[in-house]
Amino acid sequence: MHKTIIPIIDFQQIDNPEHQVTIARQIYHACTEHGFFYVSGHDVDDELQGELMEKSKLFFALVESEKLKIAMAKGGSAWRGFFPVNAELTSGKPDKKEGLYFGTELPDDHPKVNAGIPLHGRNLFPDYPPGFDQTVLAYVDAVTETAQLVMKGIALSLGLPANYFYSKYTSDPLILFRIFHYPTQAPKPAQWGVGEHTDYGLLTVLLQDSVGGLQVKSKGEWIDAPPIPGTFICNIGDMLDKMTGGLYRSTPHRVLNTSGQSRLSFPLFFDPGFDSKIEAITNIPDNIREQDTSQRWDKTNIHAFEGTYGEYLLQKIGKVFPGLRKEVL
Ligand SMILES: O=C(O)CCC(=O)C(=O)O
Ligand SMILES: [Fe+2]
Repeated sequence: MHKTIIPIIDFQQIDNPEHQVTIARQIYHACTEHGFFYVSGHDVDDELQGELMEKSKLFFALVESEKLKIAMAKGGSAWRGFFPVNAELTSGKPDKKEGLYFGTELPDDHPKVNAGIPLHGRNLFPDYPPGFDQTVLAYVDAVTETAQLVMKGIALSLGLPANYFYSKYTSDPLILFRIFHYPTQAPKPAQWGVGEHTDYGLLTVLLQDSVGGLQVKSKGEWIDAPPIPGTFICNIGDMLDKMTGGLYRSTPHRVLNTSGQSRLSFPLFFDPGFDSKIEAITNIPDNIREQDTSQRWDKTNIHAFEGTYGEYLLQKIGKVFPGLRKEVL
């Protein structure tokens, strides 16, 4: 097993009052120190994870023209489908990765789809490999449950009622699920798989294969966040940073794959509902930490932002896919 200073937190007993205080303390420590932690003791089936990895491998091994049959431009404002290597500019420069964008599956006659709300709609699933759609949807459901559980722990860690986030933001969460394939590359000159960034929402739950390459900027130092079998990596996003006045910082991270192998990763973004207005948590003193605008990768002040999560997200993703934004948003 790889060594890392990012803590592993066992969530098995999160609903057991005898263990809640200890787990909540571990979460508080991890979120104030690193903004990242590993989650063990979750209920997501190993076999389902294995199936997801196998099917993803088969999809990315297709020739590009096959993959482009479900190009993101065809997903319209639902923002779903395949994007090729160099198409996404996370930190202003093209990323050395290709990927698939999925989300909550909503039929065309769903009120939010009818109303034309961006990021809501049907998924674009490939024909090959068969059954990829069922696997993705089952995985999204299972990890969404895990994310609800982790958010419960985060609420307790802040001295809030367990259902705080659920009742205010996540009874109908915005779920974006992505599958990334980082191709092999020569070690020099290496290109970032994903440039430095923070995640936009509440909580990211990441599954990665055994290759590694994720790096996290903890207290100014870049450290590795290697895969640990049986766990997910969780990190907090900009909205939780904003709600907590910077007590729980959304931590910069990036990916460099110089392993000589190709890498797969599976981030699920568990975010407030699109129309949620993000409010400060009242039991946390204001300005608990200094503002970090000048040090932030995007030079923005998330604490000054006012509006809904949807508004925040749209301006962010518009920047990372500039061409597509003009075409479909
Ligand atoms: O691929 C990874 O390990 C991380 C991806 C990531 O940071 C993101 O999609 O926000
Ligand atoms: Fe990220």
